[in-house]
Amino acid sequence: MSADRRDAKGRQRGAARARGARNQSQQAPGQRRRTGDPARNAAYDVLRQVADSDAYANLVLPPLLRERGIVGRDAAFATELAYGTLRMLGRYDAVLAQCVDRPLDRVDPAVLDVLRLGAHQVLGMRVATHAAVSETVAVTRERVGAGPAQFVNAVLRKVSARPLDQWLEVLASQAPDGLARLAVTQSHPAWIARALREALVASGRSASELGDLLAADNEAPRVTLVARPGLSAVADLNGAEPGRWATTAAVLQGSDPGALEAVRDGTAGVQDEGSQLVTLALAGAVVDGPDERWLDMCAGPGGKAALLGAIAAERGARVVANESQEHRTELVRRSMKAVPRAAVESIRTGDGRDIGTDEPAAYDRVLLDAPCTGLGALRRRPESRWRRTPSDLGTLTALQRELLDSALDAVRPGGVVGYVTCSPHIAETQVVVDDVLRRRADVERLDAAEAVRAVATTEIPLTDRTDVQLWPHVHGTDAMHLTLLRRRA
Ligand SMILES: C[S@@+](CC[C@H](N)C(=O)[O-])C[C@H]1O[C@@H](n2cnc3c(N)ncnc32)[C@H](O)[C@@H]1O
Repeated sequence: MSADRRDAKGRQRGAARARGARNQSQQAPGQRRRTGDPARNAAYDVLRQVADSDAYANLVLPPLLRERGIVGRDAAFATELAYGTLRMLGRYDAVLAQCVDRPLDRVDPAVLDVLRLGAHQVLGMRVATHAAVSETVAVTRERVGAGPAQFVNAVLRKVSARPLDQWLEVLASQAPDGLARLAVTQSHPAWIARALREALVASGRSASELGDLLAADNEAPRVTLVARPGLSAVADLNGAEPGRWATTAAVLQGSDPGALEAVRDGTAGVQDEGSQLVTLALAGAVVDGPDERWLDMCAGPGGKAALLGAIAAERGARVVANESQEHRTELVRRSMKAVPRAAVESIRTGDGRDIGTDEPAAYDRVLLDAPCTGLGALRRRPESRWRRTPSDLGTLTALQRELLDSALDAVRPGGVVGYVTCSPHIAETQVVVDDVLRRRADVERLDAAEAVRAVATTEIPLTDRTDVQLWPHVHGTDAMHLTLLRRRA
């Protein structure tokens, strides 16, 4: 979260003065702008679209900033305001509930969103209180109407009466138990906090790490790049530093990967380092016999398919990239555009569940990066923790089982399947794998931890299990899971 002190327009104070900007908060109230500033209006519009249209903030905000010509520090301010507010919504709602004289579900949703934006400026961004309040009131007037402006002003004054640490003490003192305390103060739904605690323990770690994990989910991740082997090199990615674990990974210092030619031409891409590690580990696992034909069963949008394709090109293998949704197959095509043609057998649309029957024992390596709840990538998708429900698990885990069975049928005896999720929820990881293996005598587990260690550039902390669970608070990656399985020869 930004630690800069910012002025009313969200610019760093010194920088604003240097540009000669007028400080709105120094004007007499009657002269104050009655309209919101562009950055705050943009953040407000994102929150409304997320609430009303089930939009994804990280898909809505960038084009909105472009259309409105919001750039530089104002764009950074709008981004932190929108994403930070969405991530910390649970915490802010708990604070607001103490400051509003009725249940929050009886507050107009548009007004509640402005209050959340105000709370994030005051408690999460260290914007000066008078600026945060008056500018948020201006957004209210412009976007919601003059009526609620006074209400917003009064509530935000109450919010700003205590600093964040005092509010957290209040919230913690009201929580019924330790789990609820961490959930509310670290802004996670209780069911997700519980599932993450269970996953930590099941993966061989301690439940006491939960606070660190939830805090890591609340940090905006830095942009990680992949230098696709044989196509580009980490050293050529100007302005990026080598990653922590994967030979292919680089961490961008700025925030605009599109400024790099290698990213534009597809020889490099944006990809979490955990995604790179599990892909490299699958590519490095030992197969018995030929190693020529690889399948990425659920490839969209194509990050792992492009990495696999680049490795396949170096080894004389070729990849089939399959995806069930046509528009996502198109994303795979774009992502793989720099992969040499000889290494790409096809990029196609189809149901992965059919491949095991339609093409039995046809592949030497299969990546099944299964559709999942994404609970391992909460830091990347600001609103997703509030949108997911436990009922999503039933449908997804049934699909994951069917896809894993199909992947195991599609790989030839002696070949290897990598089962990957960007969720650590054990219902999607260990339980799926255990269930499928219980029914099949033709599959053995490989040591995925060993495979990850073999591709890591430095000693990587993993627990004493054969499957691998990465964690944001330990590895700085998304919470990716990898199980490696071999079809018995
Ligand atoms: C976790 S994402 C894969 C991410 C991808 N491997 C990457 O690195 O860019 C899962 C993908 O599976 C696709 N999918 C869902 N059901 C599928 C099915 N039955 N067959 C094939 N793909 C499916 C989704 O559309 C989604 O694009």
